[in-house]
Amino acid sequence: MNPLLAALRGRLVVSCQAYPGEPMRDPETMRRVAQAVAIGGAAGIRAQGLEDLRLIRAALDLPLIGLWKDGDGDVFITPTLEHALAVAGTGADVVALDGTGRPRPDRRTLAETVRAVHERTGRPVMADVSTYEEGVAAAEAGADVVGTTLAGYTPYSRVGPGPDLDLVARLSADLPVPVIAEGRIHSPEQAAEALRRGAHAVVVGTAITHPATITRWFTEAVAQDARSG
Ligand SMILES: CC(=O)N[C@H](C=O)[C@@H](O)[C@H](O)[C@H](O)COP(=O)(O)O
Repeated sequence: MNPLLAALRGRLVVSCQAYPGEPMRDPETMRRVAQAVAIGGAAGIRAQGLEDLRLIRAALDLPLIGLWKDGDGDVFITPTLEHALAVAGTGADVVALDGTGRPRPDRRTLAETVRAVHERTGRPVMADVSTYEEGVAAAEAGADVVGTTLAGYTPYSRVGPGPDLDLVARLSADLPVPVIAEGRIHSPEQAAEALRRGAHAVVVGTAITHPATITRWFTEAVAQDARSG
């Protein structure tokens, strides 16, 4: 296994992302968020966007999983080889990309994309998938690590309120590559459970780095309580 991926075994990676139009959608702000989660003990950072990645790379030595969300199609996480090469160019250690079987905007297959990233950058590839079958196919396509990132985010994958830990367990048991649990992990207990279910590492984003959503959890609970009281 790639030594950098090996170093993440049993550890927490924190995803530091803000969304278009939000007040925190600012590379300098995300750099500071990444520095803050490093103080809390994050073993790695996952981040989005070329400038965010450059600033975080310059500020922190932690393993950095990079992606570039772009376009308005179904495939939006590092959708093309050009996006993947640009992510690698920021100094990110791992290139995360859409690992589903859906057509990519540049018409390359996942296997072609992974091979080109390996040949041209030497960086490992994290394939973000939504189903068991996609995880198996992504490992066969050469992905170095598979993430459950897109479970519940494709029209054909399971949608539940919480993380798909059954998917994490099945992929972790069957794949020859490490599996990262990612997506809707909202509590320390769920993060620990994902590791117990076999995940190599766990990525948490929203519950740590997205104050608008965290605040909404609280405001809704308070409103609910006020209604029932
Ligand atoms: C589906 C999609 O676009 N996921 C993105 C992938 O990078 C991010 O928006 C998520 O925040 C990240 O996966 C972490 O997940 P959560 O925020 O649920 O802990």
